[in-house]
Amino acid sequence: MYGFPVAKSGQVIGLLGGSFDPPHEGHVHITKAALKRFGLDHVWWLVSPGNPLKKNGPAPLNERIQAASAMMQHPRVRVTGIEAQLGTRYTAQTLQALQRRYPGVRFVWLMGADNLAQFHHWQDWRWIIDNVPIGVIARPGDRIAARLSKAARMYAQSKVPSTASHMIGRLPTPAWSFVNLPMSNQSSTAIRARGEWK
Ligand SMILES: Nc1ncnc2c1ncn2[C@@H]1O[C@H](COP(=O)(O)OP(=O)(O)OP(=O)(O)O)[C@@H](O)[C@H]1O
Ligand SMILES: O=C(O)c1ccc[n+]([C@@H]2O[C@H](COP(=O)([O-])O)[C@@H](O)[C@H]2O)c1
Repeated sequence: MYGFPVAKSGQVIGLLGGSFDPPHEGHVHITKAALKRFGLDHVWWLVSPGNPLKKNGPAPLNERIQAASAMMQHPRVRVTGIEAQLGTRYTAQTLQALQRRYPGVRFVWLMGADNLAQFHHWQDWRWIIDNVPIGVIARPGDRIAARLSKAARMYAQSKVPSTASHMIGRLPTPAWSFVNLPMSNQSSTAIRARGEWK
């Protein structure tokens, strides 16, 4: 349905993985901010076949990709179903596969503060932070939990100040940065609870 995006050696590509069940303006807002604040050439949305930590399955992948493509229209952003194409489910596997497939491309993993708070539960999370720069974006209600999280504490020495966040893709790993933006309180859970999605 969707081919693999093209990327040139030396480019810095941000990856925003998510269920996008449904996609919302918060995703658009953080993507545009990430392009600027993390010095990215492009962002790829990785619409996930299903979050390994969530019990309930999301809406069908093609419906989420369609909704995401309609919502995220920007010349430097691509909506993809790469994880389904690669057959990967865990982020560490996806990143390893992408690094093999795109030698010379620098990937930056993007996530909201809620995911930094949970990050130490992810499969091979230390491999991820040791090998891929991470850009974290503030989210209402999650900034403190993120700052106090196991990953933030263990990797405190590798934190790049937000004034240098635009360099993150070019720094040696481990490197992660937390940026504060005007925050969006949009969430897929709230949209589903209002009955505005499948
Ligand atoms: N309003 C927001 N502010 C900052 N980050 C966000 C926001 N909404 C989503 N994100 C981030 O975008 C990524 C994908 O999010 P996801 O598709 O899970 O949406 P969600 O709104 O968090 O969904 P759910 O409510 O079902 O958990 C995650 O890293 C998440 O932290
Ligand atoms: O790899 C893992 O163990 C892992 C655990 C939880 C979440 N993730 C990824 O984090 C991204 C955000 O997930 P979600 O469900 O909050 O949209 C998405 O790309 C998931 O695949 C990955």
